[in-house]
Amino acid sequence: MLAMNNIGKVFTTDVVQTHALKDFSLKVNEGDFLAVTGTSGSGKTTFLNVAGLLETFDSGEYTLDGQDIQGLTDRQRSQLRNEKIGFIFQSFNLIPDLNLFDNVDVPLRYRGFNAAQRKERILSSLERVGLGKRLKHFPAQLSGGQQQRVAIARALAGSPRFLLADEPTGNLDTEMAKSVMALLQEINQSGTTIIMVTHDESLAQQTQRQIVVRDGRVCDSGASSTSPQADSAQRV
Ligand SMILES: Nc1ncnc2c1ncn2[C@@H]1O[C@H](COP(=O)(O)OP(=O)(O)OP(=O)(O)O)[C@@H](O)[C@H]1O
Repeated sequence: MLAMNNIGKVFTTDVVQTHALKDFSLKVNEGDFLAVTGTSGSGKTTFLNVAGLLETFDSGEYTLDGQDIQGLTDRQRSQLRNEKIGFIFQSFNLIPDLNLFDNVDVPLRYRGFNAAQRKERILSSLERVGLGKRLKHFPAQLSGGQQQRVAIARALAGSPRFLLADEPTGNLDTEMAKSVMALLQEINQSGTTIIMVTHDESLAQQTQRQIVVRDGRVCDSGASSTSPQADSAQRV
């Protein structure tokens, strides 16, 4: 489970201090599929980066799978991130000079798996996203939707408990977005907790639960209206 209590995050530049998160409180249960919406600049990406241990926070408490995050060293945070969290981004963030096999291998190299274990994980995760026959292809030889599938395979290869997605369909046309969303639903149903930032209200409504962020706070939370699991979703 992920629990944030009154999290504050301030960015300070020469001219201005921005309170990106203010008393941000949220619980995400194991198996949730949570959509995060809100206007531009409301703090969605900052929340995702703090949740994913990419950013530190300035105040409040954050517990991830029972582990208090505040006291951790940078190294411990990185270890926890590598072990528990997978990321996908709007712009896929694949390495253009590496083929699909090697792209998926990148995060596994930080996890201490041996070569045989890595190979097995790479093959099964690319197979899972429907690209098991494209191991030697390079990202530029794939469509946008396929590239996002590779990014999902890369995120899943380390068997993370949490998948954090920042506008995963933002660069995709409607059909590709639908198929990536279907893949995320399937991944969630097989046990991975997903938190997805999106501007797309129709996608947000397909998840189990939706929160709206405004001015660095959760201003609305509850079940997504059209989700099949909506009745059983928990409120914050
Ligand atoms: N590294 C940074 N340095 C300074 N200010 C930042 C930094 N990152 C974010 N901010 C500020 O924090 C606030 C929240 O930004 P954030 O990126 O979390 O918003 P968002 O809801 O994800 O926006 P969008 O939907 O446009 O991506 C904004 O005012 C932004 O300018």
